This record gives sequence, C-alpha cells and structure tokens, in this order.
Amino acid sequence: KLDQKGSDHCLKMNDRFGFYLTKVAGIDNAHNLHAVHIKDILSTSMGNLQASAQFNYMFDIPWLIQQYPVEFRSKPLLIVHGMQRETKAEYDMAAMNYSNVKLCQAKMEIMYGTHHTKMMLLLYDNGMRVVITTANNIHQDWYQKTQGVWISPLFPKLDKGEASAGDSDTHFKKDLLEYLSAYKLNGLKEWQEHIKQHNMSSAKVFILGSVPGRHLGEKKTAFGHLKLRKILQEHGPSVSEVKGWPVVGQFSSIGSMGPNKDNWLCAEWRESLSTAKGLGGLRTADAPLKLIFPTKDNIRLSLEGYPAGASVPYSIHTAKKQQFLHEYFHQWRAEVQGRSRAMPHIKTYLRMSPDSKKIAWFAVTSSNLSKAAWGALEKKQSQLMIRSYEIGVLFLPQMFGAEKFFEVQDKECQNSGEFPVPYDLPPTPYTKQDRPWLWDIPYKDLPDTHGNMWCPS
Ligand SMILES: CNc1ccc(C(=O)O)c(C(=O)O)c1
Repeated sequence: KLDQKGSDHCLKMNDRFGFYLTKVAGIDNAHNLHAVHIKDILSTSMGNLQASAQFNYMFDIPWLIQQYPVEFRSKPLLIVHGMQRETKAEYDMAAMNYSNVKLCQAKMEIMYGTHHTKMMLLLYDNGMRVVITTANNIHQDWYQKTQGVWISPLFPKLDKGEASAGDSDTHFKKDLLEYLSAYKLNGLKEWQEHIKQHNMSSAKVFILGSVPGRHLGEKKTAFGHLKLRKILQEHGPSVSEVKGWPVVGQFSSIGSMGPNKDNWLCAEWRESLSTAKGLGGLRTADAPLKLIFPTKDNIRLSLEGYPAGASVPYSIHTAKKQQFLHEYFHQWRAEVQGRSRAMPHIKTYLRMSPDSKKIAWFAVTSSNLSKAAWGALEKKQSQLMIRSYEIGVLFLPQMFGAEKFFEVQDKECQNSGEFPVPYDLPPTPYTKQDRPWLWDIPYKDLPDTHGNMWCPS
C-alpha cells in the first residue's frame, strides 16, 4: 500500500511480529521488500504526527530532522541522550537552530555507562506508537548495516478516565513506564503522561530494559538479565522441552568479562538466558553457547569495507584478556536475508532447537555482550549493578498464538507464522584462521571492498 503521495515510504505491514530489518543500499531490492528505512517509520502513512521523542546514543540532529516528512519537521521533538561535556555542548548548539527541538540529558552517574537505548515515541492525533531499534540517529546506521526495528501497533487513546489501565498480558505499559520513571527526569514527565493515556493492550512483546544503578529487593529483577530470567521462569518453555537447546547471542560490541567463562558469561549471564519454566526456574543443564560476532574478513569484505568496523568497537586491550571467548565465536552469515555483507549493528539473543528449525524465544535489544548492559551481581548476589541505559523487546511464542515454539523462517518473504531470524541458523563456527574483528589495530595485509587498508590512529 502506498501513502497518498504514492511515495514508497510506507510499510508493507507484514507485521505479525512488528519486527523488521532496516533497508540496505546496494543489495538486490528483493531483500528490502519487508525492510524499513527511518523515513518509512516517520512517514505520514504511519499517522498524523503531533509530537515525538527520540532516545539514542548518537545523533546527527539536522539529518534526523530531514528524516521526518516536511509537514512534521516543526512538530515538538524531544531528544534524549546521555552525552556530557563537549558532545553535550555540540548537541545543544545543533538544537538551537530548531525552535521545536528540546534536549534531555540522561543522568550518567555510574562510570563507563552509556545512554545506549534507541527508541522513538510517536504521538499522533489518533493514538501513539513505540518503536525500539538498534540504529543510531545518523545516516550510516541506516545505510548498509543489518539493524533491527520493532514497531508497535497503533495504540489508541484511552477515553477520559477509562477504567482499563490499557495494559497487555506482557505488562508492556507498566514496564515501559517503570523504565521511563527510572530516569528521574522532569523532561520525560509529559511522555510518561502520554503513555498513561493510551491503551497498550495489543502489545505482545515484553520490555527488556536496563537502567544504571545497583538494583536490589523488588527492583533486582526489574532490569537487565534478571528481568529476562524472571520472564523465562514465569512464561518460558519448560525445562524438559528445551534441555540441551543452545543459547545464541549476536552483538556488535563486547565488554570485559573477566579471565574465564565462569566469572560472568557462563555463570550468571548464561544462567539467565538458559532459564526455563519449572520449579524455581530450574536451569537446564549447561546450555551450549554460540556467539555470533564479525570476523576481520567479514568486516573487510563487507559493503562498507573496513570502515564498518568503526561501529564494531571490540578493543584489543579487552580481547587479549578474554581469549576464552573465541571458542564460542561464530561468523556473521545472513544469506537468508541477503545481508551477509551488511555488517551487524543489530543485537539479538535466542534459544534454538538442536536442529535449528525452532526457537523457544527471540530478543532484539540495544544490549551488547557486556556486564555494563546486562548487569553483574554484587554483594553476595543481593544486587544487580548496571552501568548503561538499554532497551529491547522479547518475543515468546505463546504471546503470538504459536503452539510451543516459533518455526524459524529459513526462506525470505514468507508471510507465514515463521519467525524472521535475521541470520543463518545454525551459526557457522570461526575457522582456525578466523580472528574476531578488533577495531583498534591496523590491517595492512589485504585491502577491503573499496581497496583500502585499515590504519586506526
Ligand atoms: C561506547 N559507545 C558505544 C559502544 C557500542 C555501541 C553499539 O551499539 O555497538 C554504541 C552504539 O552504537 O550505540 C555505542
């Protein structure tokens, strides 16, 4: 369906799940039929915009304004970021040119945290939408990378004092409000109010949020990997059904996680992701772990070439402290979506059947593989310490009318109930020669797609 101007900036709503990849320039357009560009999300075909809020890490404000249809460019726009010092000043300066743009700086009170969350709140004259993505608000994040986008249904306005609090079976509205109130920012109050005034009962995904802090007591399971553990304990597959099923993590950056797997990765983190419904969430015996992270050659031979690696910030200083990780690594391969050369900036996590034909759940989030994003237990596991703001969504089969599991969509553009996993399953292990991409060392042996070498300063 085309919007009234006939422009193709409109969504082919194949949205059983509301989950899309971003359009990629330079690949066969057949692979972009069900993909979205930011202009599609902001287009008039999605609703008559009254105001919006953009949460992100990186902003090119003039570029962002240009992504709105001309008739929406003067609507109130709230930009929520976590920048400080010079970059904060740059954003303040850039926003001065737009009287409709306001800025909101998230508190960053814990060292090394980032405001990583990538979310759009879109208020229309007849409702509102929530969009959660992995792409920064800059041109190159929407150009030749593999990025994920979840677009909510249109949430209608509640009638004045309507009885129903307008929440869903996945308590989407309550969790989104809890996430926003954790910022403790007056500048967000109006958007918290907008959310309260809308009926979000049609939301079928769970919110996976992270907020900086040391979360304990009731709040211990509100965020990070313990929130995922809690949802899987209550609504996940049963232990007997998923015994031995691998956990797959796919991400574009890696934090420091100690000298061996038992410090965090294959202890608390994998424990949460391999949680199943059962007596006290008995975890299944150690689930095999498969981590998908681009090799140096994935980056070198990508559409962007070595510069793709500027968005895959794995530092040699971190890598050399955790060589144990490399036994879990798998290549980036996405033939199913025509995106093997569109480097991943998307972050996804899933639980896969041994024959890789089914998945028990799927999450798309801003969270990379790091303690900063997912949290680390402290003080005899009494509190979960999180450094960054993150947000993502979790898809459980029963919330989408699927029997037990999602069938994996292994051919493109199937409109059936299969889940569109963005990459090839089963994942392909690194060869003996493969090395993980490291962004802060030179590569002068082989040129990239554009004939260039990589010489980071
Ligand atoms: C230190 N800053 C960042 C590190 C990693 C990422 C990523 O998403 O991989 C981002 C971002 O793109 O938001 C920022």
